[in-house]
Amino acid sequence: MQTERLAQFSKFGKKIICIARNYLDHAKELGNAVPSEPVFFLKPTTAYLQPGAGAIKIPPGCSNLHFEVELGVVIGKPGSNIPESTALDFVGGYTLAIDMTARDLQEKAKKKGHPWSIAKGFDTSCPVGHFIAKDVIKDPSNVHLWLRVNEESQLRQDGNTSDMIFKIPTIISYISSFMTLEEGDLILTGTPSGVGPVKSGDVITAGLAELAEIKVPVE
Ligand SMILES: O=C(O)/C=C/C(=O)CC(=O)C(=O)O
Ligand SMILES: [Mg+2]
Repeated sequence: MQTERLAQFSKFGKKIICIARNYLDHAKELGNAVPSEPVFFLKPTTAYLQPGAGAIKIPPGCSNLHFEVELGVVIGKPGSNIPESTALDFVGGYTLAIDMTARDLQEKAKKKGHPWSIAKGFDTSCPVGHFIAKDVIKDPSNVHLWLRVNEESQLRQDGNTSDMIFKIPTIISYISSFMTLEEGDLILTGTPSGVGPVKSGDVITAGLAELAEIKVPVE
């Protein structure tokens, strides 16, 4: 895969696959059971908000919009039924992502047993950073993830991928046993604890250690 194609993963990728409840403290803060196997859902690629491409738009009917900072894994080559032992060979690189969530719409959907598509998949619900080449992150299972709102001195999210319940090889292997992974697909690997609301006029700054930082306003 050409580096320049990977660098534009969002133009070529067909799927954004998101892992849910992958950090113990986050599952607990939302009162969810700890999953015994990975739980995932999809966002459409129209959810992407590229770096510097504008603001997060609050979807209609939402009055509790949450941020969730996450490590994104960009798939570098197609595969299905990928064994855990070779799963990392399918990683093309990484990115920083925020899984914006209309928490009130999600709660409403959960109560009715409906899918989370609106709560998780609205336009601008997936702000991302630039592509990070695979060799820049030597150990993706030990990366600092952080998020700040406005100029607050206290970070709202301050986690590490070492706390993931299901690690990247398990996630790739599990997803690919159901759906073929394609070049440029993006997997969001779940969020650590500290998720919370933002309102119109706030600015979210999020980072992956010192490797990536994005600043996104909320419209
Ligand atoms: O189960 C819930 O109430 C909420 C789950 C999420 O929003 C899951 C995630 O997107 C995540 O854990 O990152
Ligand atoms: Mg999430």
